[in-house]
Amino acid sequence: MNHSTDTNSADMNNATALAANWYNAGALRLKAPLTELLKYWEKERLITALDRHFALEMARLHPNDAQEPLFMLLCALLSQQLSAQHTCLVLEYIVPTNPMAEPINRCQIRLSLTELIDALQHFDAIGAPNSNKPLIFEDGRLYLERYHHFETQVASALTRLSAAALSLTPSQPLASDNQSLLQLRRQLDCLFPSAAHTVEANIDWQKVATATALGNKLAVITGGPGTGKTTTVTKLLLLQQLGTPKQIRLVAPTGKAAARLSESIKASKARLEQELQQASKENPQENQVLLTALSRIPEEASTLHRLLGVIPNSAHFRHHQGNPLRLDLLIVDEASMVDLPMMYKLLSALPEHAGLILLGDQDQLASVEAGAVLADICAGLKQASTQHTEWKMRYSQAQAEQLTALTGFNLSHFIHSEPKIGDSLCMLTHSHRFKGDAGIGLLASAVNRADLAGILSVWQSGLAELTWLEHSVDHSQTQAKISEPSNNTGLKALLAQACEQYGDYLRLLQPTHATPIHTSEPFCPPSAMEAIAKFNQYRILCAMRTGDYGVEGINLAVTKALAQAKLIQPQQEFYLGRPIIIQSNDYNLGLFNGDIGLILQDEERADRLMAHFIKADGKLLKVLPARLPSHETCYAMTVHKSQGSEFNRVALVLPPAPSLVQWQLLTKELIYTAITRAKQHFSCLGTQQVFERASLQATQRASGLADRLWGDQSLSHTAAVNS
Ligand SMILES: Nc1ncnc2c1ncn2[C@@H]1O[C@H](COP(=O)(O)OP(=O)(O)OP(=O)(O)O)[C@@H](O)[C@H]1O
Repeated sequence: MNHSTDTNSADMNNATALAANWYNAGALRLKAPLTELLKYWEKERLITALDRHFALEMARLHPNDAQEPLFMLLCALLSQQLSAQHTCLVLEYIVPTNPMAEPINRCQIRLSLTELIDALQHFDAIGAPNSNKPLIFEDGRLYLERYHHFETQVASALTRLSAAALSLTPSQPLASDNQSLLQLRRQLDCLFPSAAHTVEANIDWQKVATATALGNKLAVITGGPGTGKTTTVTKLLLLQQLGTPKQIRLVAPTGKAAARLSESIKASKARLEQELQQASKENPQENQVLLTALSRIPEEASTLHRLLGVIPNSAHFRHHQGNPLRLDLLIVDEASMVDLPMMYKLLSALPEHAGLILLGDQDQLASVEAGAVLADICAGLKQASTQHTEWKMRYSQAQAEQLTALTGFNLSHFIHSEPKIGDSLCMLTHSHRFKGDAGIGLLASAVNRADLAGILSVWQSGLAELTWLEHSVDHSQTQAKISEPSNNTGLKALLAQACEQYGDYLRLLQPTHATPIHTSEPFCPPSAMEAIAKFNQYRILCAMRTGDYGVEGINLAVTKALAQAKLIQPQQEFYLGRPIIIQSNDYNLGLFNGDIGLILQDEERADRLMAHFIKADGKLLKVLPARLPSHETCYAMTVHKSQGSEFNRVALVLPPAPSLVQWQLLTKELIYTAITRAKQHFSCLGTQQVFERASLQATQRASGLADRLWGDQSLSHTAAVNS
């Protein structure tokens, strides 16, 4: 932001020289003509070039509207909101605050909200829903027509699915057949013996979630890491596979997440098989039936893109409303990563009779693209009255009764007059992975609750699972400031940790390190699978991309430190052991944005190095380095790119002095997502102030989806961020 300040000031001085006083441009008061201001805002990075060009293009296409600078301002702001992953522009948030959030006010809207809404009616390009106008205004929100269409269609598809019963057999909805209901109750009791440690407040929510998915076409099962989403889904798929086998597909938004889903399902099936075999002695016949159904659960997961059928160089998929998917039940894991346009495409391609189960963690970072679909679906369960975020299920009377009949739990406390989509939701809150007093779980939960005292107390407890690395402060100046990277002892500690952790992986690849000096055994390099598994033990995650403490700076620093420790020889671009992350899609090679690979010796030809990747189906893919699509080194990656992955040890890097723009990225969801990627150890390089402030800043994405799904009950996710 700073590098262009001088030019900007000069430009702005020119602009203000032209108009030292405020312009009165109808609904606006401006310090310079709006076209000048748009250029200035672009240079100041308050809007992008795309935002400015969108405003200019809209003005060109709608010359009548262009007479009023307010129209162009609204277009630029709408485009800015879309670039920031909001699905619309909430007018309430631009009146009367300065919409550009710049330090010095150069543009004022001179209308009240009511007057602004009234002014909108006079623009040719803006219309009501179904008006066939490029911009749609509804309920205080301005949309691009396309996004309004996505949102309304997603809302009506989810509402329709939620209200529909899933037939166990084509002709019999669940509740209509007492005998099948009783049989299901027995089977559920058998799968969920309700040991004391699995239930919260005397309700085993995993069992309730399973019953929900058995009765409804839509089930949304959410919960943090280790709360038993996969365990639950395996049990419910088992029940679905009793009788006539169903066509079940497992998908996730990224290849990495799909591979992990596949692994989790395999592990969960193995655990359940063992449990059922042990229990077989008591009820051999029934358990044999369950074991047979268990074996019919598919293990292979694919990406959403693969499921829908990518058409190279096209935004369209092979499967859509006119050519629906061939399946009976679709399981989508990591649903928080699914953006609004993708959810629209997925729902459009779902066949009429099929069921949909969304799994995910509503507290994680929202999708990289527009919308926060999973958070919007869950929004109505948020309890507004409590200081920290708490959730409470909301069921219709009929749903509560059906779930009680199936599970035996009394759910009357959760009956709500208008639960809408609530009948399809189930939240799992008890983590079986993190012990109650373990550091990672405690820290994740305190951050999630935005509980500052809790966060501080967890860090101060000196728990073995957590390590705090503080950016050091340089006191030699008149004013103390964060040390330069070369003198930052916190950064040095992080680099030492990286050398130790990545050293375990890199030493495996080198004969000098791997083979004891006195042995005559030839060096046998690890298999690519072993090397990848070792590399995946540890990862550095950065909040930012750029700067000394962003992905770029940290990758450079780690590369230098590893070279100094003689663990790598980075003189060549593709050196042995270099980890890379793909930055664009290459459909021919089967490599996609976010795929991570390692440069390793080719097992078939020891004289050459190849990039090795594990694909979603668990198979190895080898690519000649020269053929790789755009990529970068990946000792450090962004928290965003780490979604759907887990590592034994994670180190998070926060910038010591974030700029205004960087603060917008530093949210509670980002910190929570980073912490919950760690299974055994989490460290953080940061300052207490940045960690705490980020933990208090919840992501808010402007969207009308929560309101459409929940009506007036929706209390969140309708706010635009202009902080
Ligand atoms: N009801 C339960 N009682 C005891 N252990 C459980 C229970 N449910 C799950 N677990 C255990 O907790 C661990 C995590 O379960 P699972 O993988 O199903 O969680 P998850 O929510 O899918 O996790 P993630 O989000 O990380 O994929 C597993 O080891 C599983 O055996």
